[in-house]
Amino acid sequence: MLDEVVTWPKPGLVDPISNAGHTDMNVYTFINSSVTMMPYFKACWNLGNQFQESDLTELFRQLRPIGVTAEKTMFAATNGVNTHKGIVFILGIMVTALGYANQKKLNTVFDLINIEKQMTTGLVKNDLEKASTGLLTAGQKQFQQLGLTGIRGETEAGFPLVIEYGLPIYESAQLPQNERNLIALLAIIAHNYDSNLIKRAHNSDLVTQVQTDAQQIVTNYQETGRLDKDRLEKLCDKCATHNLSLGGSADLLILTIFLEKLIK
Ligand SMILES: CC(C)(COP(=O)(O)OP(=O)(O)OC[C@H]1O[C@@H](n2cnc3c(N)ncnc32)[C@H](O[C@H]2O[C@H](COP(=O)(O)OP(=O)(O)OP(=O)(O)O)[C@@H](O)[C@H]2O)[C@@H]1O)[C@@H](O)C(=O)NCCC(=O)NCCS
Ligand SMILES: Nc1ncnc2[nH]cnc12
Repeated sequence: MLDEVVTWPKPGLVDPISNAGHTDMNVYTFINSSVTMMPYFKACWNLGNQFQESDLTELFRQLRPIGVTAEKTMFAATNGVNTHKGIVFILGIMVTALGYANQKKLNTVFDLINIEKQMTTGLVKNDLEKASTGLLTAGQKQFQQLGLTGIRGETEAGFPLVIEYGLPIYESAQLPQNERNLIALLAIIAHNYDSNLIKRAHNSDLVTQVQTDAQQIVTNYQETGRLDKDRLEKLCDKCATHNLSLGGSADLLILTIFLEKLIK
């Protein structure tokens, strides 16, 4: 989480130099939020490591109240600002899966994703199809209006954006660490229907533009081995001009970094 927030310059995301149009958070908000999470991750790992039943959806059911408490702790650390709601969810699941994998002596990314998929089977159906009216979140509204499944769909499908785009380019990139993080982030942005982006863009043209701009930088990197900083600055400017946020993609970069640290 700290690796992600210090990466610079990120489009639509807080870094140490710029708040990228976010008026309620800066790099310190993210540091405060990140450092509250260790007890939560320990609890997740213990839950997975001690779980004895065979139905892994039950493991996810037991995790959820622990995640709700961690979300409250995050909001208390940031004076009510949403820094890491997505990653509390994603890493909570993955660290629980890691505890379970440890117990079963399983140790590949494939195993971990397999466990995580079993834990979250039915998530879209249970969480999104059942959400009715009333006060809906951005993810719930986008499911009802556009059929997008957001963070829940990505999780239930085994994080294809990370496995197919983020992690391969991150693992192979021969770049300094900061640029390596950036190229993985851009590879994710190029394909992600990030509910934060969609919420703030208000029109699908802008969403497509951001994805296309990110893909052009990735393609250029694949052809030249270099990260085109001018194009990246232009994408950062575009996101700032339109007040766009790419919080979901940031979370998937965090998962990419997490998985790579496990492989190493
Ligand atoms: C399943 C939950 C995550 C709840 O989801 P919910 O329905 O409450 O919210 P969503 O709108 O669906 O989005 C949740 C966050 O997920 C991240 N995200 C979005 N799209 C994707 C995607 N395609 N892939 C992966 N991740 C995605 C994103 O989180 C990040 O962005 C946040 C910062 O964004 P920002 O724009 O600055 O701030 P906002 O708060 O949106 O406000 P404005 O400034 O625009 O006004 C930050 O959180 C990042 O982490 C989405 O925000 C889960 O929370 C849940 O199930 N909750 C219930 C309780 C529970 O069970 N908890 C945990 C159990 S382990
Ligand atoms: N650096 C960042 N800026 C804004 N939202 C985020 N969510 C996760 N990381 C973020």
